[in-house]
Amino acid sequence: MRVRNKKWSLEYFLEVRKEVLSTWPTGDSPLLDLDTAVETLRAVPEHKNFALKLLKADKEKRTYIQPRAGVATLQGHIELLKHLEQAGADFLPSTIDSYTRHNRYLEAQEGIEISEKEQRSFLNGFPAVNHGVEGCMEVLKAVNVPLQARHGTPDARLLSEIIHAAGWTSNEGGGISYNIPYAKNISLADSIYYWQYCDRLVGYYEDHGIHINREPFGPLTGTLVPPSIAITVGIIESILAATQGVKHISVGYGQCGNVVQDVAAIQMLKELTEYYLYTFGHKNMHITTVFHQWMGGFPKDEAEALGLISMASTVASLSKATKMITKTPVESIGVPTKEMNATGIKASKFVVNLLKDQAFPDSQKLNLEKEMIRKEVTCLMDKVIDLGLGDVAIGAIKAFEYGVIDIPFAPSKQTMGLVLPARDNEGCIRILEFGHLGMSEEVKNFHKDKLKERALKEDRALDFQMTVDDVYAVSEGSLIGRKA
Ligand SMILES: CCC[C@H]1O[C@@H](n2cnc3c(N)ncnc32)[C@H](O)[C@@H]1O
Repeated sequence: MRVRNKKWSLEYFLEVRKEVLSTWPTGDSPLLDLDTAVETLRAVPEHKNFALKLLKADKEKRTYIQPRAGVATLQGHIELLKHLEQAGADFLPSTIDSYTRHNRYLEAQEGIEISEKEQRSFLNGFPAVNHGVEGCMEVLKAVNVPLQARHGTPDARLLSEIIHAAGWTSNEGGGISYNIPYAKNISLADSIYYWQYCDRLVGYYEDHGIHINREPFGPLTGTLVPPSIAITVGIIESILAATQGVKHISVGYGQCGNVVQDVAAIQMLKELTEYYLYTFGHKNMHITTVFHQWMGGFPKDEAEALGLISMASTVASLSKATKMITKTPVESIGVPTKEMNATGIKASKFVVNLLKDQAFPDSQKLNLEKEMIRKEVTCLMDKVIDLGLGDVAIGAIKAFEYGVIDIPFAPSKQTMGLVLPARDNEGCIRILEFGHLGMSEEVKNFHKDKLKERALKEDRALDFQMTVDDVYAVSEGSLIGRKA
């Protein structure tokens, strides 16, 4: 598949759409007629439009709260979301199940049936394609806040059609961020192509005056991902989305743990995304940020997990992230009950409310981390632009092929997996092994020096054991996996 970072013509989009809607019976609904879908979306009240509520949050300089949540049956899912709204969620998800994420709608259907029969969820999320536009409309009608589809779907074309036609005004994902961390061996050319379709659909709605939010999945593998790599992927996906007509983008970031580095990352995420969008000719874009509470291993103990959730809420709020994705006290166990999910929301909201009038102060350390992120992102983006001769779709595909961009701990064969992160003496994520990562010698030396400081202090070798120790550290109650 040859992809380019070029806006799809409406004719081409409508041609492909016929095939997309034919892939499952629920794609045949009259509610998917585009004029009808535009009217459905136009009828969504402002307080239930994701993009507009994010603008409000941005203006108030407050961090709004959103959980993850999804179960198999329509009634169960509605009951769940109403409970979480009651608990204080400012935005609601529907976390989509794994079968749907891999377009295995037959198994999803079986999952719904057994869940109905046994009265408990046999799926790890909400199978929106099987429930169809009508079912997704019922979910939106049952709640009073905006709804977003959260998933991990390389080919989300039919899923995106159905949730938007139902009035859901946000969709998470992207051609890189919903491929590399989620699939074994799907080509980036394919997944970028699929997500160009999803973004072109949003572009169609924007052309008809409907504002829809798109959110690249910031955390990626959620395991010690160096901030500059995560930010670069978010920028690439934002450019690809904007080319297709997307105007409202929330770029995401997974908490790494050192407070200064995390605040620096959130601030640079917005600044650099806006900068690169502007240089690629996309003016009047609405860019907001999303802070994901710790995405790595969680402590088993519920009180300790709540401590981690509260610490993450502190950092998110002080960083002035527009939105924060919450975790629950049973993160280490699995899909939470509605009660446990509500606990995570309440603890998070309580902290954010206490801190809403404060911001993290400027400092030399903060500025150093911001400048390092700027330098690193500039290195990577320069390589992507060069490799693609200005086309970031082509450039991204080549960058991954050559390992110039590389995401640690990914299941996908489409990334080299040579990059190894480890924490420095203050817990900042640094790069131990660069592989073919497109960084300058200056950047490489900075990371090496920082890691040497820690190795010296712990009298240990600069090796893979550092990485392993850091992967487990947080779940065992410390940020840095210090040598015993
Ligand atoms: C980014 C995906 C990983 C995170 O997504 C949570 N997650 C997955 N599926 C559900 C679900 N059905 N309900 C509530 N949370 C869910 C996991 O716990 C983890 O934190």
